[in-house]
Amino acid sequence: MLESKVLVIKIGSNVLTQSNGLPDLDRMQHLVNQIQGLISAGKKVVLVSSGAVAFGRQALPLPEKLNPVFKKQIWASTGQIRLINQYQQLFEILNQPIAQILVTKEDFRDRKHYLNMKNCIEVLLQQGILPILNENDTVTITELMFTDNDELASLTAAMINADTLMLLTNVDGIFTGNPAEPGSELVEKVVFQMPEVSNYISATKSSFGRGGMLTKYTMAKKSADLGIQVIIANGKRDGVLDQFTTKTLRCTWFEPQKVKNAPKKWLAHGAQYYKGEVTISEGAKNSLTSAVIRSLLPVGITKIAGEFSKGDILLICDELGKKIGLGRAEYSSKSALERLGLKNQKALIHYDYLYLFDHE
Ligand SMILES: Nc1ncnc2c1ncn2[C@@H]1O[C@H](COP(=O)(O)OP(=O)(O)O)[C@@H](O)[C@H]1O
Ligand SMILES: N[C@@H](CCC(=O)OP(=O)(O)O)C(=O)O
Repeated sequence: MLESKVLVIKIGSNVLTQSNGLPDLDRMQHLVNQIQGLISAGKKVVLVSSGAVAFGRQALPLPEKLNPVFKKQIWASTGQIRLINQYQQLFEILNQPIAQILVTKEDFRDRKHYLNMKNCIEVLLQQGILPILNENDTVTITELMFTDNDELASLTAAMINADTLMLLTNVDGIFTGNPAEPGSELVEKVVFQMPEVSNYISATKSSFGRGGMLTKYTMAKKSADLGIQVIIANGKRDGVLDQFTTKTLRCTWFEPQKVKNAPKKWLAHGAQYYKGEVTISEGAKNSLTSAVIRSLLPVGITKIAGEFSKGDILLICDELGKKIGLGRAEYSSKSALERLGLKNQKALIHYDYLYLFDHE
């Protein structure tokens, strides 16, 4: 494990709930004390906490036959108040101010929202305030949803340039089989190019979780590829964060790769967030993928689809439809269409804002 200065800690619903579904306030207090310990030691911490639906469900029984989407909206909107109030009470005793930030996937797609959110979190951290994030569950239904808060935590870690992402769940990490079965062993370290790990993971989820271990793995892998060390650990374990500090924690650790620059980190997560699609010629493709760093010029673009504005994410494809990478638009789709195929025009995507997928 590496030293950490800026951490995103994600706490799963099941960590904050007992097996009977009631909020586990002792566990919450224990984690709050340890988070405070990290902050006192000079670390910057952003907390991503699930639990709104679990806290709401317990406090407010609803008719069995009520539409599940409505149920989720009611439990999330009522439970979030309970969840954040509980954090407020626990942190207040320690003199630690907190802030609540509720976000949607849309906020990561739109460059302006993204920067507003990033600036807000940074200024909160500068002022010694702990940001507590959760998904704004009342407005995010079906395709607007994050897969789960592991995705939100991973996006947040990339956004704020965190060096560490810690995903706290109800098992010690990724096991070689069902963690409940004897014979399953903990995978202590995941290094680059270790595809077999995903094969161990079954679709089982904890009773109150949403995404399961597979999203945790996918998000952890993505973050590690961006240069962030990732730890999947057991939030139910006493002293979990203290053991992280003393490097004695039993967990799955993802080795970070070489650090990428901030705009590229934003783009690397953009696969689902692009607003337009550009098709490029074979020549442009060879130029972009060569060892020399190049921007994407209109002369190499053969087709533009979708409506986008300056700052939006674009998907780049070759003429066979193969996805090559992502980039940030320097101007709108209207201007881009006017310059399509023309020489001596300003680049549509500057190389600082170009992220190419790894192709074998
Ligand atoms: N190979 C595996 N190793 C560890 N956990 C696994 C594995 N396969 C499935 N799981 C399940 O994933 C669960 C954690 O995911 P999830 O329920 O989404 O947690 P959270 O609510 O913390 O996000 C574990 O409780 C475990 O049952
Ligand atoms: N936003 C939801 C959490 C959804 C979610 O991702 O849960 P989990 O898989 O337990 O991290 C809530 O607060 O209930």
